[in-house]
Amino acid sequence: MSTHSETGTPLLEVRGIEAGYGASQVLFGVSLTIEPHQVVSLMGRNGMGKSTTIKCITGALPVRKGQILFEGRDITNLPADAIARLGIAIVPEGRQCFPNLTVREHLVAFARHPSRPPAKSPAAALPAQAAQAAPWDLARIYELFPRLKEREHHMGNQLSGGEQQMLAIGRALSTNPKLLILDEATEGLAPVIREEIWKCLQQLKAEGQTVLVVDKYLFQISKIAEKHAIFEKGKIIWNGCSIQLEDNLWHLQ
Ligand SMILES: Nc1ncnc2c1ncn2[C@@H]1O[C@H](COP(=O)(O)OP(=O)(O)OP(=O)(O)O)[C@@H](O)[C@H]1O
Repeated sequence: MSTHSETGTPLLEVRGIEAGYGASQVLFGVSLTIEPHQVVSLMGRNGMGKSTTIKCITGALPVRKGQILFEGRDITNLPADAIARLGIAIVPEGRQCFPNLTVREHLVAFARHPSRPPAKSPAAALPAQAAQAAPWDLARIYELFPRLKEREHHMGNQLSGGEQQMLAIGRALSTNPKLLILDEATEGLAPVIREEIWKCLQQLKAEGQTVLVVDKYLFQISKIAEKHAIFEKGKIIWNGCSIQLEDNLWHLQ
């Protein structure tokens, strides 16, 4: 059977979406394409529409106009649980770990086997490691974040902010998503923990995981993501690759 990377279908296509809250319109025709195995970042100041776009993709907020396709299939306004089952997992802003579940319970309660083996792309398109990436099970998640193994029996509310973020990422990975979305990946974390999260993103990228990430640290994220979209007032005003972004960073500070 051919995979999407072989057929050239983008993993995610957001086509001119509009959305808002009550009477206030927030998105004004946002379009975005993510190819399989790409790491893409959304950038822009607070309140510009990044989280709102993510909410539309994950089914948490209705799309008023436009379309969202996942693996070529129209998922616009499907219920959030149906979208999650198709293979989109989110690490939400604020982590949202459950105070009364242990670390281990978080990582097994939502676990799902991959719906099909990891996509095999032409060798040149992927790092060598990626083709053999094993499914995310408890052992692999503990290998990625040894600290979660140490805290295995701690409750969600006994964890530091950094541990909660690791847990939120681990929980999302336990569903073996085709697309992993991180909203505010390193917000409010200590510098050493931020580094750990970026290292984790590098590893996921090396394994061929497709990622959409929001992070304020432009310089670091330009080293991880290969494609970037900058939001302003509910629109994408610029998009390009990391080299183009670095050339333009002084505009964005
Ligand atoms: N639940 C809500 N109800 C009403 N307005 C909202 C809601 N959530 C966000 N907004 C408004 O929508 C606009 C876009 O917010 P959004 O959260 O998408 O921005 P953002 O680019 O992700 O920035 P941030 O880093 O602040 O989350 C802002 O004006 C915000 O105040």
